[in-house]
Amino acid sequence: MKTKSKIMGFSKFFVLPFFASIMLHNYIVIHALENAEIVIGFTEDERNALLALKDGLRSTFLDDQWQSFDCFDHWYGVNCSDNRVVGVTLENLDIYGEIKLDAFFNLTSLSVLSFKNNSLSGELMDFSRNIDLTYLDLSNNHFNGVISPSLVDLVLLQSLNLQDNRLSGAIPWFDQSSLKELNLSNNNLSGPIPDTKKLQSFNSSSYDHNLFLCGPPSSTPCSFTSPATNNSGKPEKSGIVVILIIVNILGLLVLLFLLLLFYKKNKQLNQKIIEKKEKDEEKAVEEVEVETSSKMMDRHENGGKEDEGKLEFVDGVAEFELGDLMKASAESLGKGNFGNTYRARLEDGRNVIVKRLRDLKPLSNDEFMKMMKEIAAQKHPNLTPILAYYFSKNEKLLVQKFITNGNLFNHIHGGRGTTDRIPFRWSARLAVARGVARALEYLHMSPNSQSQTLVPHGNLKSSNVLIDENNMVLVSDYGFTSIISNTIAVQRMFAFKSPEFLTSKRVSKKSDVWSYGSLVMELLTGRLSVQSAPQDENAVDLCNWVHRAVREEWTAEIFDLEIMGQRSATHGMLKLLQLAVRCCDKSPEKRPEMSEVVREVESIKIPNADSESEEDMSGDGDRSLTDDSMSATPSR
Ligand SMILES: Nc1ncnc2c1ncn2[C@@H]1O[C@H](COP(=O)(O)OP(=O)(O)OP(=O)(O)O)[C@@H](O)[C@H]1O
Repeated sequence: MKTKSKIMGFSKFFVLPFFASIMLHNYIVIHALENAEIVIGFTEDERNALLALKDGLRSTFLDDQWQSFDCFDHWYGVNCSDNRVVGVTLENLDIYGEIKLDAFFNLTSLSVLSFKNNSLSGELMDFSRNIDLTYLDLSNNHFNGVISPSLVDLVLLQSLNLQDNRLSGAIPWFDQSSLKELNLSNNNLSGPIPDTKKLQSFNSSSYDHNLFLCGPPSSTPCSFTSPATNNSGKPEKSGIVVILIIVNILGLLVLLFLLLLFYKKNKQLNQKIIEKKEKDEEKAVEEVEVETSSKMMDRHENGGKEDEGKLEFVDGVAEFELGDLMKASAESLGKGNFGNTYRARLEDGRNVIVKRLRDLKPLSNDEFMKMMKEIAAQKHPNLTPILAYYFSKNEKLLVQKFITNGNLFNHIHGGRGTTDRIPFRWSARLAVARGVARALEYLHMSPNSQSQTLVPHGNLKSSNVLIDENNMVLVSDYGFTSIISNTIAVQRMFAFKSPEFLTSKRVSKKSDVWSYGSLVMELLTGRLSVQSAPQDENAVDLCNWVHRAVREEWTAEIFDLEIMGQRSATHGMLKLLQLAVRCCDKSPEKRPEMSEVVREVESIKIPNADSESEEDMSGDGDRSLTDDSMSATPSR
């Protein structure tokens, strides 16, 4: 009896709403297409629009499928009715690329549009001409920018799913009564949730995991009273009405006051524009100004309630409060595999990195704190310092030192083929190979590593190697194998792509050695690696590639042209290549230990800066390497 009532309770709260939401979802899609008595063909404008859409998407699948003149003859995912396109459903296809803002202008009968679970990027499209749209699902892609204000005017829209993207800015004033399903969670949206009947009618899960979103129905209260800039302009309209009334009542005196206020705001706006320009130049992704919830700060400062955590500082000295972080202006640096990463600028001008951790193992507060303490206790000049961490029911944060000079991925690949490219010389690459080797050696040898919970690093890749203002090389995201859920680790961490994991389902320190070999190959070849750019179609499994390259004697094609011209470095490059080949060995036992790697990489002489700048950096490359010189056998 007891068990039965438990099950009843469970189904009441979880199973029934789950099925109800699936049924609602299906109902909306079926209803949207119910009049679609399918016939062959579509207008020429629509066909051209679909072909233009296909051109922007990098998908060989669509290239094959979308060719003929008839809508139903191989146009995968396209539904037509009465010679008009009424539905485009391209889900789970791993499609990349951007969709133009006006891509759907000519599809004016479109009712259902879904691109869910792909890798599309760029800004959301303009749907102002798609007045029949009832179902829109762009979830789980990489869309950025604001939510298109054109969606507010779609009075037939019933279902809107934009979750799991990188959308920023305020939520537009949706209030159409047709809307039955809404999910905006897991984005970078900010500001108060607009006070419309419709938006307030959804529960907080529609808005979850938007760090800077506040106000009901979310659980984060807003402290600021002035409405955030929005896309529909509604607050501005009511603001104008209010201002007009005040002007009428108070006359010239108030007008002068408003002018003064306007002058001040304008000045602030100009300041913001200048700041934004500077940020764009630094290739910042976006910036969101936020203010804190004073209530949250108060609660935190007063010791907090039960479910509110405490910011734990690694060195025991609280350098700032959680409230300071919440108050800071935050710039999103990207959506990593384990959560979003922000650069937060504290009021005193200091920058710190805040990682919102997701997909963790089901750890209790104590377990998380213990794990993080162990991870953070690993200190080495080549490891990015962890400053603090935080655990609450709904939020797990990792605060790291901000490393100013970017990541290795950008140093190797950034600005290629443009005048902005800053050459990444051999000496700098060798310094990276040394720094990373030392960091891994430390992680593998430190007393903490004996517990076996913290090793391997598991996710060594070029975006996790940072370079500071003194050109010091710092490895970050160490220890994640101990806190990230196993299923997610297997899917997303690079060590789990190693040959041994594929055969024996186990990773070890030697899997890090294999990752190191691949990273060194990225340094030497300048090629995109699946390690760091897994979804890029030009990315290569460099460990496999190097074995083929050496076997098939592609002697002249291995090294990055940018360093080929540095003739005095040829010997060092070959030594490093031989080391990388050994690290990439399919059999873990044949790979060297990291301490051996450190010894070998340190024996390679770093050229001095003067001789390096004298050498030919023109990029012609020295193609005089002989086949013998490329032998993978170590030359010691
Ligand atoms: N401490 C830091 N200082 C400066 N930049 C950082 C720091 N930590 C991360 N970054 C940068 O922020 C961006 C996002 O990092 P994040 O770790 O979330 O994702 P990732 O490295 O791309 O992937 P993954 O989640 O698999 O590690 C990357 O460009 C990374 O180089």
